[in-house]
Parts: sequence; structure tokens; C-alpha cells
Amino acid sequence: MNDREAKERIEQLRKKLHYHNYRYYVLDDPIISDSEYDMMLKELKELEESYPQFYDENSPTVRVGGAPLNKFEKVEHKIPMLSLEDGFDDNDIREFDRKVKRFLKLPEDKKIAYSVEPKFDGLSIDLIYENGKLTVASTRGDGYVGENVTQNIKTIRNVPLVLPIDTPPMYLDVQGEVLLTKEEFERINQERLKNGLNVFANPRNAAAGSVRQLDPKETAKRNLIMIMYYIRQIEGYKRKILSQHDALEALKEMGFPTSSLNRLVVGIEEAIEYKKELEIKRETLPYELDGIVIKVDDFELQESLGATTKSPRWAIAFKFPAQQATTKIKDIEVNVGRTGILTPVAILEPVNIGGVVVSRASLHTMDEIEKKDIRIGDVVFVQRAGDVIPEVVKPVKDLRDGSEKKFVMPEKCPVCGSRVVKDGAYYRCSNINCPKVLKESIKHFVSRKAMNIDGFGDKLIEQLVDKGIVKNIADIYELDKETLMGLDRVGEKLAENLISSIQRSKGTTFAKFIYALGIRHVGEFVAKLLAERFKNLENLKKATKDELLAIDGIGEEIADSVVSFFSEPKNLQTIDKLLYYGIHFEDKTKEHSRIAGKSFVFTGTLSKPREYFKELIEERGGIVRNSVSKNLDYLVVGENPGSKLKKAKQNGVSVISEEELYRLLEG
Ligand SMILES: NC(=O)c1ccc[n+]([C@@H]2O[C@H](COP(=O)([O-])OP(=O)(O)OC[C@H]3O[C@@H](n4cnc5c(N)ncnc54)[C@H](O)[C@@H]3O)[C@@H](O)[C@H]2O)c1
Ligand SMILES: [Zn+2]
Repeated sequence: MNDREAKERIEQLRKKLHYHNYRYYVLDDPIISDSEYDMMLKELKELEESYPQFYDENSPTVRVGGAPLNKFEKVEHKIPMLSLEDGFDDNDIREFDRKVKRFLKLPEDKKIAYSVEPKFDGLSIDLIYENGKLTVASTRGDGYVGENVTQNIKTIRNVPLVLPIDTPPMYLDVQGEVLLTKEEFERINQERLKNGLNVFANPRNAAAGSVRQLDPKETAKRNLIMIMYYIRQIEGYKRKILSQHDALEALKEMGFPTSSLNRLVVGIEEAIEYKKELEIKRETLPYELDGIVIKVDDFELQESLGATTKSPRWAIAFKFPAQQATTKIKDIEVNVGRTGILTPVAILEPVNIGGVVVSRASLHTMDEIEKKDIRIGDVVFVQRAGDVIPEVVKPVKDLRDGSEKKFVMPEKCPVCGSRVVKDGAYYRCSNINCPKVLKESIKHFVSRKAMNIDGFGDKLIEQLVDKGIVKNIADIYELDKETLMGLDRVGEKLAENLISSIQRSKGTTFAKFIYALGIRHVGEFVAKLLAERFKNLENLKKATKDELLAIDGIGEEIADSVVSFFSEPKNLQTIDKLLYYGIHFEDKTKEHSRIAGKSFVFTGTLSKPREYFKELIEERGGIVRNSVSKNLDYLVVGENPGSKLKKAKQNGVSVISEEELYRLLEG
């Protein structure tokens, strides 16, 4: 790079950074992520170091923050409010430690005491107390002149208006951070969406926007909190304060909220260790941290080190990996979820977020896309935090060029081509055999209250669907022993058990069958209503919305769902197939009056879980009890029976085996 090129790049970067500072500090509405900003600033810093002839006292590398807003009264800071030097990896931090020692002419192996503290991601605020009373609260502004936000800060509940101590200092200048909890940030954004306003990109911007409101009543509505970390000046206090960790103690003593995560460590390695700990803890904290701050603890050493125009030499911020980036949405695809819900997914221009390349992000619901007005081609903020899948936070509307396109939910399922139906805030595939939906449908179909087919665990279902053995819930009735034994972890005994469960499930009730189909909004109870009203499948298939609505207990949502289900040809085919395989309905209670009203107790190990037999007995009007009494009708005995067997014999109760139970059930 020659001088001219360097000068051009430097000027270009300065111009960009000035603009981003304005968006961030003045408007609280950035259009690039912090890490992108940090990268530009780093590039500028390096260029300015290599080309000192282009020094500019107004460069973003030597200046703090942004100019105060005119809408607020200005406050001059007697002591400038500076920024912090940044470090991003262990080596940056070790280099800081070495520099400190070089500057102080201390031996290289000297271990310095550091106050290590969480770095809260909020808005820096300066508070002045005179004789224990809060007189002025101001923002940092450009470091020299800030905004008077006293009335707004007074609405924050944990800011003491009067210090709760007998002998407050005569004069006190303290600094802290105003924050929003993650939860409150979510609430505010949801409220803004409802009111058609743009959402904040992160809690920091939301906190800043909340403090810099003209109307303190608006600030009061946001549940802001304040955490103090710095005594800038103190006069006339009962004791001397000699170090940063002592200052944190003094703040607590004077009634200020401080962090319980602050710690005093010796040597830089312990500081690095502390950062690793907090990085893990970060997810579980109620508010956002963007790193830790490492401060030389001893005030005398701090004084010797002094400051540059932008930041003190005795402290460094050790930043956590970024959680946000901005990138472009190339396209929006639809993902069919396990419940058949279609989730729009943004296909992104790959972007590195905190060391991980992200190329897809969730857009949640159509409703959210519409409210946030997210379009294909938009530059968006993408967030990736912890284990949560990356999500699109908001579009940067100011960067639109008119080529962006609105997303339309497809009318057909991208997996199977069936009709997509709207269901409240969601869109779903109407086909119960959609591969994605299939697994969930099978789980439901075989469940106790549905077809009660025992032995179909998640692993088995996964295999059956993934290997293409079951393409439709009806295929369950085509399974044979050999096929089942060909699956992982299925031996001969289990295969036999599965087959017998499948066979036995064919005789069911109409209500259970309706429930087993997994029609949206049709639970056990509604299935019974439908069975009672329509008696058979032919009637139910033809049911009109009005007929359905006429049933007590069935509303609009259910009626629509039933009509929609039976108008889907694929669903009708599945039903025909099930009937073909021998599914039939019995009015079990009446037909099997042999066990109606009879009581049963189990003992020992049966071939299937007790719940399975319980279901069979109960659907035929029998009762399952836990303990043996004189009035008990049957004790069902499996392998290794317990003391119940003896008691049953003493009481003259009929003792039967599993096979005998089946014979009873079958009438
Ligand atoms: N996205 C954008 O367009 C954009 C623009 C400008 C700045 N920024 C971001 O803002 C940050 C720079 O802002 P900055 O100058 O306020 O510096 P900073 O946020 O990196 O660090 C200084 C600030 O840390 C805060 N802090 C929190 N806990 C603290 C503690 N325990 N002790 C001391 N201070 C503590 C104080 O408010 C202090 O002013 C960077 O992260 C940068 O990416 C982003
Ligand atoms: Zn589908």
C-alpha cells in the first residue's frame, strides 16, 4: 500500500466509523454488528500506527462515543469518561499485562493484582451525589460532554436517590451501567412489534434508547436496572479507598448495587481463567455480558499508568466471542417441522459469528416476518447464542435498494406437495404422511389412548421411517417378523411381541380410531363426540362444517380442521388402507360384557407393560386396581409374582395368566 492508498483507506474508514458511531451512540440504532465495527476500528488503528503522518485528533481511534443529543441539557464531565481498550484472545490479554509491567518498570515475572469484573453490556452513566443526595445523572456522550438524564435515571428502582448511610461523602462521582434483563428486552421488543415499531437489535441498544427518552414516564415503563463499578471521585468520606476492589466494597457499603461476580485475582493467568468461567456462566445470567474488564487493582499503580485520550492504560476489556453479525438474506426456504408446521428459514450469505460460520437462520413464523417486515435481499442482524439455533433479529431497512422481495408462504408442502393450511399463527402441511410429519404421526397412532400398539419406541419409529419401511401409518400393518428383526436392537422376542401388539390393535373403537388419525385439535374427548354423532366413517367423511358446529363442544377451529382433514385425498387413501388391513370397530363395552365392571390386579412381570393391559381392560369396561382385596375378581400373574399372589389365594380371588386374560378380553 502506498501513501496515497493508505490515506484514502484511512479517510474512508474514518468516515464510515463516524457514521456508525452516530447510528450507535446518538440514534441507538446501529446498522452493523459490534464485531464488524470492531474489525473496522482495528484496521484503522493499524493503519494509523503504520502511517502516523495522517494523524487526526478527531479520528474514531482517539475519540470516545458520540456527540450528546441537543434535546438534552448538556453536562460537562469534570473528569473525562473514557472507553476501554479491547482484547479478543488470551494473547492480547497477556500482551496487556506485559505492557503494564514495562510501563511501570516492574520485573517480567511480577504478578500484578487485578480486579476482574463482568463487562455489562449497557449504557454508561455517571452519577453525582452531594451530601448523599443524587444531584446529576448524565450519559458519557463524547467523554467530555454528556446528556443530563437525571429525571430518567431517577425512575430506575435500584438507584439510590439518597444514600442510606449516616455519614455520606460530601462529594461523590460514581459510574455504572444501566441494563435491561434479557427478559425485559424481549418484552419491550414484542410490545414494539405490536405497535408497528422497529425492534432493538440487542439489550444494550434498548437500554440506551430507554434512558434517552424525553419523557421520564417512558423510561419508567422499561424495567431498567443499574450496576455500579467505579468511584471516579470521592471527598469527605469516613475512610480512604486505596484500590479498585476496595472501591467496589465502598460502593456496596454506601448502598449501591454492585455485581456479586466481581473478584480480586493475582497474575494475568487467573484473570484469563475468570473470563473462561464467566463465558460459561453467561448464558444463565439474567442480563447480557459482552466480556470481562481487567483492572490493575492498586490505585497508586493506576495513577502511574494514566490514560490515553481514549482509554485508561490500567484496564482492558476482554471481549467474549461475538453473538451477532449482519449479513444478507439470499433466499427464504420453508422447513417442515416435526409437527408438520412450516417454518420459514433464511438462507444467508455465510457469515462468521463468534468463530462459527452461519448460513441459515430461523425466521420463526410468517407473522413475525410480516411484523418485522423482513424481505429476501435484506441485510439483517443475525444472532447466535449458546445452543439456540441462529435467528434473524431484524432487518436493516436503511440499507434497502428497492430490489428486496417479500416472502410468500408456499401453497404446497415443499416435502410432499400437499396443500398447506393456515392454523392460527402457523402454516402446516395437511398430509399426515409427510415424511417429517410421519414420525410424529406414528408416535401418536401407536400411543396407548390411540391404537395402543406396544413396543414402538422412538428409536424403532426412526428406523422404520428412515429406512423407508413405513411410508404411511397403514404400513405398520404390513410389518412382519423378519423385517422387524432386520432392525437395530430388535431380537426375536421383541419382534414377536411387536407383531402380536399390532395384530391385537386391529379391533378398536371408532372413537380411538378417530383419535389415532391425529387430526389437528381432535383430542380424545372430541374424538368421542365425533364417534357418537357420526357412528361410522362414511358419515364422518361427509360431515359438513355446519353439522360439526352443531355438536356441543366443537367450535370453528375443530370443525375447520376436521373438514380439511377429510378433504385431503392422501388421508382418505390411508384410511382405506387401514380398513383393508383389517381394522374394525367394536363396541367393546357391550360386546364384552364378560369383563364389564370386573376388577383386575397385576403381579409379576408380564410380556408387555401393565399400562398396555390396563388400556385393554378399561376400554371393555373393566377396572384396574392396585391392591388385592376380598372383592377383587381377577389377579393377573406374570413371572416372579410378589406377595399379592399369596394374598389373592387366601381371599379366594381367581388367579389367571396373561393368556387367560387375553381369552377373557376376546370374549
Ligand atoms: N455496531 C456499531 O455500529 C457500533 C458503533 C459504535 C460502537 N459500537 C460498539 O460499542 C463498543 C465500544 O463502545 P465503548 O467505547 O463504550 O467501549 P466498550 O463498551 O467496549 O467499553 C467501555 C464501556 O464498558 C462499560 N463497562 C461495563 N462494565 C464495566 C466495568 N465493570 N468496568 C468498567 N466499564 C464497564 C462502560 O460503559 C464503559 O464505558 C464496542 O463493542 C463497539 O463494537 C458499535
Ligand atoms: Zn408435506
